[in-house]
Amino acid sequence: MSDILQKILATKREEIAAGRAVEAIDALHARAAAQTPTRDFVAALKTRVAAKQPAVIAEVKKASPSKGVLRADFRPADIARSYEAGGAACLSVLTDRQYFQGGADYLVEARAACGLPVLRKDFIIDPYQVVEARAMGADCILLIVAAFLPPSGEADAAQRAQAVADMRALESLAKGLGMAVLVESHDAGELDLALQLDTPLMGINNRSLRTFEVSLDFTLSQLERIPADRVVITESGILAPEHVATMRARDVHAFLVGEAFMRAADPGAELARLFGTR
Ligand SMILES: O=P(O)(O)OC[C@@H](O)[C@@H](O)c1c[nH]c2ccccc12
Repeated sequence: MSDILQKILATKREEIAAGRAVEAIDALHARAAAQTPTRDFVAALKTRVAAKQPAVIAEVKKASPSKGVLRADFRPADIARSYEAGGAACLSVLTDRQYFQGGADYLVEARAACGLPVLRKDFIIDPYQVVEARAMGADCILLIVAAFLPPSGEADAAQRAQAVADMRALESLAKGLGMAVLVESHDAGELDLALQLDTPLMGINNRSLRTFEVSLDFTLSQLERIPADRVVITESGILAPEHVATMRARDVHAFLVGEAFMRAADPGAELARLFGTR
């Protein structure tokens, strides 16, 4: 089976090199410093989770490698306004072009159209992308643990320590720029590394980035290993009210949802229907 994550990461390395050739990181830093202040992504989730209310990160995603085009009529500003009206806590905007048909301009448009904190959803492996995220206006970045491990996913102690060191460096850069960090794991081995970051935001992806298999059990099986001071965010494959109910019964109140909303005529109305937020 061809590994989509490795293919995407190869593209990212090309994009980073091309980006550096066009704009040096110092210039990017200057643009980041001139941006409007960040919106508090962590607080937006935590206040809802503490009250046991649904904290939904609503995703702005035109297409994906596993599902193809999800939404042909794709207007990020309209979608952002709809999500805010539907009770979303935060937005997630895909900025990857090649595999998700996203873009930086979509993040800019979506954020300008609402008051919600925004996650730059991309495959971040390099400081350049972190600074670039803030220069776009992002309030949070995603770090995918699997992107820092060898392609096989099997890592020895030194490789695991290196992955943590690399993620911590990007985390502290993001924090220095005022951004939050969402760290994504998919299994127990990855979660162990995610827990070595400072961020409270522990995303568990129900979709394997290697096989595309989706199962809510990926989240459920990790819950007892996550300390109470972290916020568990269940990601992917939340499509129906019973999926939401399963999670909430286990005290998981934070969700990252894309497809279910993108396929609906009115994404925010679908959010309110699934989560009872309106
Ligand atoms: O569309 P879904 O199944 O609701 O999933 C949303 C989100 O979890 C998914 O887009 C995602 C989770 N982690 C990622 C990493 C990269 C790209 C995409 C993702």
